[in-house]
Amino acid sequence: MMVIEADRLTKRYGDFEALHSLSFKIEKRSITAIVGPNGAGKSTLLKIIAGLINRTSGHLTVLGEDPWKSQDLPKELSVILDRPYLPLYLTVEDVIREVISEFNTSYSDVINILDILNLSIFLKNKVKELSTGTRQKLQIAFSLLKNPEIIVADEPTATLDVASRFEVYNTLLRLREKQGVTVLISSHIASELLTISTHLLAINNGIIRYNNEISKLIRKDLLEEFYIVVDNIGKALDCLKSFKTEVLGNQIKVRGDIRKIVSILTENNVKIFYLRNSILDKSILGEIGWG
Ligand SMILES: Nc1ncnc2c1ncn2[C@@H]1O[C@H](COP(=O)(O)OP(=O)(O)OP(=O)(O)O)[C@@H](O)[C@H]1O
Repeated sequence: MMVIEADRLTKRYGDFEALHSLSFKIEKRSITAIVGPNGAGKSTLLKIIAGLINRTSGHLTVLGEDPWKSQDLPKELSVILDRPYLPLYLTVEDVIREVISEFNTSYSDVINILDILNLSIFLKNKVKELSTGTRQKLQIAFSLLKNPEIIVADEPTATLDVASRFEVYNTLLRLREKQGVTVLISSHIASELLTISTHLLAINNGIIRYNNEISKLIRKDLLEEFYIVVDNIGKALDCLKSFKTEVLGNQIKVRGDIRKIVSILTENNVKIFYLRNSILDKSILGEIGWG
């Protein structure tokens, strides 16, 4: 079943055409990575899907409705933007009280989601005392409370460290598995996003360069080879004994399920400064005309 259908979707800002006649479909329960360099049109596309701005021409339906005109769609769709918008001088607990009345949810539901994202420890803190990453996770937690059918996330992990980024990815995966949520998530870093995505929609200069299942584009073994930089190489190698590892300068090359690898290192208090699969980024993005 398709939840989003776009046909010759075009967006112009004045004389500048940011999206050129895009046609695509998004399947229910898919996680679509929307990747492309800065200025490719990712935010424009996601804002149109979320009903925040209107298209110039073409057709678009989201859950069968026109997102620009629909009154009901905002209930089914959660939007996560790259920067959190939260009241700075309230405590997290106060924000939760507001959220409960807004979303008609219960305190325990909120706490459940905060627990998943390791946010419960901040209940008594004012928002202004939290790091940007923590604020962003809080915004994500709140946006999940209305049990959305679709999550539209525009670079939601841009301000987060590696461990927090993976907490967000794992939460999105869980929501998809348990509640059948459909996710569209953009990033200009492709490799880690591809490890949780079912589909890739790559755009450059407002044109779709690739739109298909990840499995049709990338060999599975390529998704299992990552380079990481950590604060303590010895401890990291110790924790990752059951994985194939190789030390290359200040990087560790590791093979395996990257989500497991990140969670083992995080549990053992190894800080990950950098994580990338540059081969994947280069070869895939080269193929789609970027990089
Ligand atoms: N409100 C606007 N008015 C005029 N031009 C705009 C506006 N918003 C975006 N653009 C232009 O449209 C193009 C696509 O921008 P968009 O923000 O959608 O790209 P993006 O892929 O999300 O990039 P980034 O990763 O930098 O956010 C860019 O050339 C941008 O300058």
